[in-house]
Amino acid sequence: MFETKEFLKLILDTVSEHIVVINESGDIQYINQSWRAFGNQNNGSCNLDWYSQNYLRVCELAAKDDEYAYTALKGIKSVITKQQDEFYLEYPCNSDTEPRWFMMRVVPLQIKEQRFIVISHLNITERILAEQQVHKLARIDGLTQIANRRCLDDFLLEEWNRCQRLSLPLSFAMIDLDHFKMLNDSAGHLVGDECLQQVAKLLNSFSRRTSDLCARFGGEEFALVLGNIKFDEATVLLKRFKSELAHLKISNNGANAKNILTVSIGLVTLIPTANSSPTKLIEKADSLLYEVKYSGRDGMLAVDESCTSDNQVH
Ligand SMILES: Nc1nc2c(ncn2[C@@H]2O[C@H](COP(=O)(O)OP(=O)(O)OP(=O)(O)O)[C@@H](O)[C@H]2O)c(=O)[nH]1
Repeated sequence: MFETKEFLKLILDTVSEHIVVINESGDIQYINQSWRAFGNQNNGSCNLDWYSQNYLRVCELAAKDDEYAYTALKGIKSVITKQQDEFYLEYPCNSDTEPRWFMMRVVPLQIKEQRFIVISHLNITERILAEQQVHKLARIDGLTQIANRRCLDDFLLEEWNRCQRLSLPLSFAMIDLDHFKMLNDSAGHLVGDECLQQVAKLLNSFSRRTSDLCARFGGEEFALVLGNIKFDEATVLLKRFKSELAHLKISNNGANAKNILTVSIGLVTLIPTANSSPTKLIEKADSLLYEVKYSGRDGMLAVDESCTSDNQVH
C-alpha cells in the first residue's frame, strides 16, 4: 500500500504548499489538493480544467503587466533550460481583503527518461508581516513614536541625494529642549517623558510632505528634515513651531521668567553638493544650536547656505 500512487498522492494532498508539476513544455501534469483549493478560491467557483492548461502560457499572460510574474516566468524557464538548478522567488499576491506573500520554488524532477519541473507556492505572509513589524520597530522611537536616529540618518541621506541630483534646497533643524534636566528633577522622569511625547507630537505635525521627517535625535534633542523648502519658508515654519510650543505652556519651574518649557534651534538650509555631506549639515545645525544655548536659550539661529551671500536669522 505504501508504494501505491494513490498513497503518495494522498500525502501530497495533505501539504499546505500549492504544488504543480509541469513537463518541459509547460503542460500541467499534476496538481495537489492545496493548488486546486487555492485556484478555486482565487478564480471564483470556476472549475478550471487544470490538466488542459499550459502553465508557461498562464505565466506569460500574467507577465505582461506584472513584474513578479515576469521574474517567475524567467526563473521557471531557466530551470527548464538547465541554466539554473533551482529557482526561488518571494512575491506579493494580495487578496481583495488582505496583503499576502508567497514563496515560489522551482526544482527539476527526473523520472527515468522524462524530466519534469515541480513548482510549489508556500504562503509566507505571517513571516513577512513579522519582518515588516521588526523593520518598523527598528526605525521608530519607542517613547515618542516618531522616527529614531537610524531612520533619520537613512532619510537624510536619501533626501540629500535627491536634492543634490535636482539642485533643490534642503533644510535641517536641530531642536533641543531648554533646561530639561530641571523639569525632570522637579517634576520627575515620567512627567519628563510625557513632555517629550508632547513636543514630538507637535513637531511631527510640521512634517507634512513625503520629503519631510521629524525624528528624535536622542535624549531631549529632535531633528526636522525639510526637503525642497526655501530658507525663508523653513524659518517661518520653525518659528511657528516655537510659538505653538509656547502656547502649550508646558511647565518647567525655574527655567525662565514664565516657568514654561522652551527650545533652542539651529537651522541650516543648503543645496547639497559633493563638497559637503549630511554629517557636516548636522554638525553645522548643532553648532548653531549651541550658540543659541550659550546666548541664553529660547531662540533660533538660522543660516542660509543655499545662496552665496551668508544670510543669518535670529
Ligand atoms: N524623562 C526623560 N528624560 C530624558 C530622556 N532622555 C534624556 N533625558 C534627560 O534629559 C536631560 C538632559 O539634560 P542636559 O543635557 O543637562 O540638558 P538640559 O538640562 O536640557 O540643559 P540645556 O540643554 O543646556 O538647556 C537629562 O536630565 C536626561 O536625563 C528621556 O527619554 N526621558
